[in-house]
Amino acid sequence: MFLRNVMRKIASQKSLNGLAIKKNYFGTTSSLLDDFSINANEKTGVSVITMSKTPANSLNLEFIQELSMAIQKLNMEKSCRGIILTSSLPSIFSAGLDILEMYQPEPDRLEKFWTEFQEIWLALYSSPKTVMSAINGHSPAGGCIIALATDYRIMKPKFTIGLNETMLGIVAPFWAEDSMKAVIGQRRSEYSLQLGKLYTAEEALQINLIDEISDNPLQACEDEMMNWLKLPDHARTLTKFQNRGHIIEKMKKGRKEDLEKFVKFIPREGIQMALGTYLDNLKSRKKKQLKTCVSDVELIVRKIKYNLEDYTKTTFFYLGAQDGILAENLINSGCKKVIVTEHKKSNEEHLNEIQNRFREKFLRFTRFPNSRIIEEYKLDGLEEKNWHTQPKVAVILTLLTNDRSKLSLNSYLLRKQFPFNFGRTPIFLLTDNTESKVILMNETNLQTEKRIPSRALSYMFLYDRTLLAEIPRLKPSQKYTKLIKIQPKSDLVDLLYDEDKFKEAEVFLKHFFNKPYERVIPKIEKICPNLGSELIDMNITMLDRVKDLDFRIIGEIFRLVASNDNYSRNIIRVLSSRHEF
Ligand SMILES: CCCCCCCCCCC/C=C/C(=O)SCCNC(=O)CCNC(=O)[C@H](O)C(C)(C)COP(=O)(O)OP(=O)(O)OC[C@H]1O[C@@H](n2cnc3c(N)ncnc32)[C@H](O)[C@@H]1OP(=O)(O)O
Repeated sequence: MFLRNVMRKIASQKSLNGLAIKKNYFGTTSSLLDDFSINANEKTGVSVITMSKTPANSLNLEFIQELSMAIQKLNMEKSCRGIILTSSLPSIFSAGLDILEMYQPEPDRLEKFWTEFQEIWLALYSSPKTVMSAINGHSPAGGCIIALATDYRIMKPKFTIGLNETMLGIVAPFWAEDSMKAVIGQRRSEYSLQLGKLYTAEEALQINLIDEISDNPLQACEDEMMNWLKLPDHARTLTKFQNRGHIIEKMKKGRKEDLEKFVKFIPREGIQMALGTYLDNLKSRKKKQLKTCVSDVELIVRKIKYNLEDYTKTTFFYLGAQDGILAENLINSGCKKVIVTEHKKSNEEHLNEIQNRFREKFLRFTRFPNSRIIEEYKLDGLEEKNWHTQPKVAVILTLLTNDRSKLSLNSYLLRKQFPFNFGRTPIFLLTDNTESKVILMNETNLQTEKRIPSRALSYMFLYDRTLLAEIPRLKPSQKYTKLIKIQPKSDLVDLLYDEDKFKEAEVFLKHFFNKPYERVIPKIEKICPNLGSELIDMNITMLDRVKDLDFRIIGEIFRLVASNDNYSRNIIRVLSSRHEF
């Protein structure tokens, strides 16, 4: 019966084929959120899905939805014979489910979240294609569930994998458990699950949780895939379903009940406490690592003070050569590009040293424009055109103070304080204001709102599409209008101050996405002539005034004007396809 359904499904997929997949299936495509890309090889029929959601490829609702849709499409694509899942992050395949989806959840979203997770698992586990995971980093819990749903697993040495749910006080779903049993056997599975075991790749190989170890799992998967593809697809697929059919059927039957359990179980007080503690531990590990940054940030304050003008004009972080450690920290924290500034020749030696140190990490390494560019580096796996679209670049809040002793950096607390989803984005506070005693976070106590004087000045550089997208969610309140004051810097902000222009823009923006791109550009330029060269420094205090105006649109317009290129066109295409625009 099950096999008959499968055959019927394959047949119907074939007929859907032309509709479901874009004509230009081959080549590289990116997800709407830029959280993963798919590279489809016409010759081999193999599609590589590379997850790139910084900082940890943790699976939140949107990420799962998009990924799931992509997999379902590939499942239906006739010319696709194999799928390889991998990650572009240096040390994480996937950190599993995004814990924040389960911690203090909204009921509706929680339900959707789990439904989508079930869906992606089904899409992978019952995929008619040969599916492999190139596990090039840690792969706990949900990451392991995803890997277990594939047909073959190759992992990089030293990293860890396993179903460690019990460590978080939660329970792996029965279908994940079933897939684990099918791979490593009942006894080993029971033991691993109860103890929430995370195995190193070497240990995982011994218990067959993975199939191979390789320093280059992607290449190894591509090689292994060729062996699998030598066999006729229909025979291999039917054999796969013969093996997995009972698990898939059981999952489908129990799916509703599983969802009901999940939405009841997760909000329980005890579970929430356990998740909260786990999250805190996760974050406090990071807090320790960040400590070195604090002194480094202090180091550059002076420089910034003299260089503020240039500083505000860049979307990237300018450092002196002597700030190599900070640069390193920035990079390690997910900053995608660091421009190293250098004025003194005497530091040449030091600069060379840093350059050597970064040689492996960078392809682009630029000196401040006042000096010559010594060499160009680019971060591994990151193309220049993608820099500004990468979800996590550094966020820099500049609070002016002379009182350096009060300067402190605590990105974790800051993130808690601000309702932005900064993820792993490092946030730097640079102070230069005599009033600053009251301004800055003391690391243990962030009751800052009461103590921050309203005249505290901060520059907030929003050069991150993700952040821009978060702004509408920021509920304007006294709290934030007092906390952040941003000097109007760009024509765009001037525009927001100007009642008439503002109205014009508003009307225009409302119709924006119905108009062809070419007709839109001159119009924007008319409204905001020099927008292209400016940073989008927005005055958050204006939020309540502009509540009807979607800041995402402004952000995207800014980008559009700033870089009149294919990327911008793409943004417009993506935005236009969304209902809210
Ligand atoms: C009858 C009962 C029925 C009940 C039904 C209940 C069913 C529930 C079943 C759920 C099944 C699946 C669950 C999960 O997947 S839960 C998630 C489990 N994941 C983990 O435990 C991994 C946690 N992360 C780590 O251990 C490390 O991050 C990792 C080893 C992966 C990498 O370490 P590294 O040092 O390289 O990176 P950081 O720790 O600094 O992490 C970078 C930032 O990313 C944040 N992070 C990491 N993992 C997650 C995550 N899973 N969710 C959200 N955020 C995550 C981390 O905090 C860092 O953030 P900051 O930079 O802001 O500090």
